[in-house]
Amino acid sequence: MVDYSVDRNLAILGINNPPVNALSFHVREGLFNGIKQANADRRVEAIVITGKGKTYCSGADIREFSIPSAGKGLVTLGHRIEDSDKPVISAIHGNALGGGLEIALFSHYRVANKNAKIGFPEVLIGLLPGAEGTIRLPRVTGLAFAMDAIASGRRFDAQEAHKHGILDTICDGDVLQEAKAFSKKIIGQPLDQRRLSKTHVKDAADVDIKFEEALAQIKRKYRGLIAPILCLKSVRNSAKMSFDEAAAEEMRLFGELLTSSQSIGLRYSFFAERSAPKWKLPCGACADNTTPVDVKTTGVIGAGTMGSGIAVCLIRAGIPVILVEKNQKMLDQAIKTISRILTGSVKLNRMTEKQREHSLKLLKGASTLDELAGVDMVIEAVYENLELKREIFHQLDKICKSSTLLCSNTSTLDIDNIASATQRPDKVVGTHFFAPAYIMRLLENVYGTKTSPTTVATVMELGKRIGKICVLVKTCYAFVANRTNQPFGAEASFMVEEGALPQDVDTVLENFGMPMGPFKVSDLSGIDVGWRIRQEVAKALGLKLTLETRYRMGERITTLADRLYEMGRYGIKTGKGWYRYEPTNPRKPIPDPDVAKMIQKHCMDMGIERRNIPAQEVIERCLFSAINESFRVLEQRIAEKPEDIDVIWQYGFSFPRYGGGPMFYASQVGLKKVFEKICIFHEQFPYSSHWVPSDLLRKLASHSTEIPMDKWTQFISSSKL
Ligand SMILES: CC/C=C/CC(=O)SCCNC(=O)CCNC(=O)[C@H](O)C(C)(C)COP(=O)(O)OP(=O)(O)OC[C@H]1O[C@@H](n2cnc3c(N)ncnc32)[C@H](O)[C@@H]1OP(=O)(O)O
Repeated sequence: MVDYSVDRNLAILGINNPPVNALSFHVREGLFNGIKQANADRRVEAIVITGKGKTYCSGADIREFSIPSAGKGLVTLGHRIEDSDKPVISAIHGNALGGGLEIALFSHYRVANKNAKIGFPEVLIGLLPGAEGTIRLPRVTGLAFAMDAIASGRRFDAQEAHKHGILDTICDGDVLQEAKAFSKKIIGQPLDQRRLSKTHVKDAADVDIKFEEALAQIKRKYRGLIAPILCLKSVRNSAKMSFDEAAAEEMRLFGELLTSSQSIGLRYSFFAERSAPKWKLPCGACADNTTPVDVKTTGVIGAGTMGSGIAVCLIRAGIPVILVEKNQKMLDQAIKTISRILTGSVKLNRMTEKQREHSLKLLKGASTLDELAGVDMVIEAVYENLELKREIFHQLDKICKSSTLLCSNTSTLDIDNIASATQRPDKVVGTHFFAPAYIMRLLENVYGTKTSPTTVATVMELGKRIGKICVLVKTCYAFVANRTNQPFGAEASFMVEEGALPQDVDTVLENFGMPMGPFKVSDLSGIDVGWRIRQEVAKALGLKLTLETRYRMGERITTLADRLYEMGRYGIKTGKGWYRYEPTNPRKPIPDPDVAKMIQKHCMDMGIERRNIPAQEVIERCLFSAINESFRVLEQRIAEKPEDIDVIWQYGFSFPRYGGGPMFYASQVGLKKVFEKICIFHEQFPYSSHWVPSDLLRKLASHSTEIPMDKWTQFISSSKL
């Protein structure tokens, strides 16, 4: 794990733990022994720590945080490095992150390649740099930089690191050669002033002012997160306490964070996000054994909000788009909107003016499908109507070259049904973007019974190219995202009918960690949108909708949203929805007594007795109903693994990352407790089929010990329990 070699008067310790050279137990052991060996080796005058392969070192092995600690700790290793009688130079290329940067700060000198990335990302997994990083960095850079870098977790480049004194020198080429040349200048120099534990924080005098400023900022930016606050406190300690006292306190704070539910959730999320692109189909095809087709040109059908947003994603990634819209006025408007979105990106420094111009050149408007004959992939984004989509796919099948992939941005409709309108069902797939498509990171790719592995590989790869987090799911009504979110929203509305007000439900869920409650989201996305979908569904089922009903086809429903629609309250766009909005601050929701009156009248008319709904009930009914549906989705293999569902909730519905997602939340509450509560709700609300307990959940909950998440799917076909 650490290669030891001697080159003339230098000992080279090469960390060799692919893919990211994480500081596992064996790496720590190897470095410790290497320093010892080099100090005992009479030929050696200086020691270089370097990384084999693509990177120096990306920090502690995160998986080891969840198992009992073994062997030498990072601090013990670090002290061995700092105490070395022979100078230690860290030669950095690729990444020096977290514990990797700490190793570099224990070293006496640091040289780096100009493309290296440096940082303390621990806060992103709910931790602080616990091997004296918060005590050493301020001694090098001063307090302001250290507070910002450690509490934000941002990665910065070698130039910035050099400017703040972290690096002694930067080179263009091979960093090991640079370290060798550098060693000639420093061999024989006294080491004490290079040992950071012997130095002081230079700008310690105004530490409290800097701390308060930084604290106010992070409380605004990272609402509800503990780690950024403890990061700041530990940096403050570096200026107020002796080195040893501050280091001891850092270790205590690190221990507190390590066992915190937020860090456990964030560490889970780190790996869940990385597992999502590793897709697998029932036929055995998977990401590792399937080659995607190269997509060079695309077409997008429909220049509404979704179509325009999808076009932005594609051209921003350098992929040409023909945007087809038969309504010329809408097409002109969409092209203006796309241009405005890209100008916004330039203003936010997310792209240069030159990149904006280049992207816009990749966009071409067209009024007929015929223009799509030669493209490699088409994404249809017309409104949600099965017959319309089938007709478009039927035409595309005749117009497009035989290799063109045909994708639908449907959020609910059966991919098999759409595919059956073509002669190429193997090349038909769902690509469900989330609004606004150019901002939301989730792409829910949906395969049908006949979708080929190559088609799947191609949409997963395309998603990655355009910067999305892709999750693959199997077709069914509403797929995973909308299907598991539906009971969450329904329960929120039922509770308003039973006694809560929209703002009560929103506040509870926001305190839980959702950035916006469901009623604020509904005002943002438009109450008319939901109304139109309900009308479409009713039309398709031949139903006559009325406001004076509580049940439809044996299912409990609520018509509160339809009443708002009838009042012309469509949400933010009309200045009124579940909340009201002042023209001076049109985004700020204000609770509206008129809505409360409407709800009370509705309840009186329907004979519903209102009651107080406790916060715990709001959380349980919203989340447990979503969890129950998620287990069904898993049981039916619509989602391949629980992590996929959680990633969908994080990136599609902004579920707090530290909460993991509904499946992780269930695992933390305990499946027995979740199941029991679901059974109680099922008894209490027999007309809501989302409370019928999932068989998979029943099996898992009846096991004598809690089954870990990675074993859940093994119980799907098991009849043992
Ligand atoms: C008391 C001591 C305290 C120490 C604190 C720490 O050091 S905490 C750890 C700090 N470091 C990090 O948080 C870095 C996390 N990793 C990353 O940000 C990225 O992985 C990367 C290093 C920037 C590389 O990104 P890239 O996109 O190139 O690759 P992946 O992210 O896909 O990762 C490749 C595989 O490596 C696994 N992995 C990455 N980092 C770690 C890690 N620190 N520990 C364990 N495993 C890690 C990652 O899961 C991928 O593996 P898969 O099998 O594909 O999932």
